[in-house]
Amino acid sequence: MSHLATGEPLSVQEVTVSFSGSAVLQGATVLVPEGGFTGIIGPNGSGKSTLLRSIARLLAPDGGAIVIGDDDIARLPRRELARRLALVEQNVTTDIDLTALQVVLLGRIPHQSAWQGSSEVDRAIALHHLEKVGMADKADRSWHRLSGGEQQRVQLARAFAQEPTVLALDEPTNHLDIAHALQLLATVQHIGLTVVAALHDLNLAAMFCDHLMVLHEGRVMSSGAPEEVLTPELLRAVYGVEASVEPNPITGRVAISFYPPTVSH
Ligand SMILES: Nc1ncnc2c1ncn2[C@@H]1O[C@H](COP(=O)(O)OP(=O)(O)OP(=O)(O)O)[C@@H](O)[C@H]1O
Repeated sequence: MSHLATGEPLSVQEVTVSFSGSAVLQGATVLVPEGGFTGIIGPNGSGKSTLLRSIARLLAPDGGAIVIGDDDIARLPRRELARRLALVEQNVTTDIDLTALQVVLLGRIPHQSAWQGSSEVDRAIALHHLEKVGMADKADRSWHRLSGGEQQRVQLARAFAQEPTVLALDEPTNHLDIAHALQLLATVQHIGLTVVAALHDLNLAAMFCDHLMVLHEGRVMSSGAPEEVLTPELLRAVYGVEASVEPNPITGRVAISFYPPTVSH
């Protein structure tokens, strides 16, 4: 059976991205150490998906560099990049009618030669990862007939099957119930890969990430350990919300309680 590869450090250096002349990311810098789990947080439209898409080279930044290990990804052959980095995007759609297992097998393509197709080993690896996300019993179910949360878990299995060193996840828990969300984040926390994930749930980010990066209007507002970053002042400045932040006595991680906004009638 396959082993997941170990992580490689990921370095995002002064990355700038513009669309139609307006800057969406301005000099974003972050270092995710080998095996680290960094959460990217920030309001809607702050640039989280743009950063992840740049890391996966789906977008070419106007400036800056993204380095995996010692290699600038701009210079890596696409196939090699796909063996080192897997991205799980939000709301993946496909027109082709594939089963859950066939979707996971897509993750094996960077490891296959053009004429080879999927081998028995690829199938075993794909089934192993479907099992890991609790979806083995739906291996033969059509992708289109899976629920949003089931599709999200199959996409994660596809990314695991790719056996990357860096895993980039865009809102990996947005369709998941709380049990599956906790399970997914605990799995990626302990997997040994370098993980960078955009997360909206700040309490989940605080519980699982060892490092957070806060984006606000395309700039990095703050970065560091969750207890350094998630202060009432930052939450007010970035999200415009009132909250108190206390360490949870059981997890030792910071936990945020939000207060309802004042609504004028
Ligand atoms: N292809 C594009 N063309 C033009 N503008 C874009 C494009 N992609 C993103 N944007 C804009 O860039 C900004 C950042 O978008 P991005 O999707 O990175 O934000 P986000 O932080 O992931 O948001 P959300 O939390 O809502 O998912 C937004 O204002 C968005 O409208």
